[in-house]
Amino acid sequence: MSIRFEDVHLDLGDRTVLRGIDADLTEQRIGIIGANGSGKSSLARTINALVRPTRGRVLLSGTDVAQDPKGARRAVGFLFPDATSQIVMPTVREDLEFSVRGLPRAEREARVAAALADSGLADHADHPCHLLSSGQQQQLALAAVLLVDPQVVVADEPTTLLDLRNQRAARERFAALPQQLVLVTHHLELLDDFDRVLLVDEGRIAADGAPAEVIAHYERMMT
Ligand SMILES: Nc1ncnc2c1ncn2[C@@H]1O[C@H](COP(=O)(O)OP(=O)(O)OP(=O)(O)O)[C@@H](O)[C@H]1O
Repeated sequence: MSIRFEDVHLDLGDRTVLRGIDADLTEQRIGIIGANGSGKSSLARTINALVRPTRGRVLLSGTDVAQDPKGARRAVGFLFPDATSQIVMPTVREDLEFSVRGLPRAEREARVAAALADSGLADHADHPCHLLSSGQQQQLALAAVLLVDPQVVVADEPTTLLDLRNQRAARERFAALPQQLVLVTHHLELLDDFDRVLLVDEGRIAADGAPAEVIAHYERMMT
């Protein structure tokens, strides 16, 4: 799908966070990088109307997310840096069931069973979510997001809390996603084989292109 930013500005309180973002993202694998506080998360959050631009528009395949925020939330699965912030039910199974609560029982159960198997959490189905490791919690959050069949997954620093082994596992899971993926990250090695990387600096796009070239620009900027 096309994720199009048209002159997106964002003021939060007395801070100007985004200062005129223009981009049309159609690639399958898109990275967003930049310094702390540069506006990456805020930009990512405009994609599913979690944050509304003060000026400008965000269009998903031509539809303004402000006109159809519910549609945007269906189309865009969002992963937060801390998976616990999006786990809402006491056990793994219940949390997955919550994602598909509107569906008929048989379909709900079939989907949850498939999600448990795909995410490797079948052995933990009836365990309390808070006892899962950070890596497992992240798997659960991703599984819950995927249960609603989003067209795009936007992941905001999903590997920040993970150890090296879980970072690698997460990288493989993200690589295997059939969905379009927008990944905000400080783990630049995750972006090696991405199609496109945006560098955000003080609310503007400072570089936009192939990973190697944009990462080199970022490294020069940070020295
Ligand atoms: N609700 C808010 N009210 C006021 N300012 C905010 C709010 N949310 C974010 N900000 C500010 O907006 C700026 C951009 O924040 P954002 O989280 O988008 O940056 P980021 O590039 O994702 O940073 P990081 O790499 O540290 O996660 C920061 O200066 C932050 O303090």
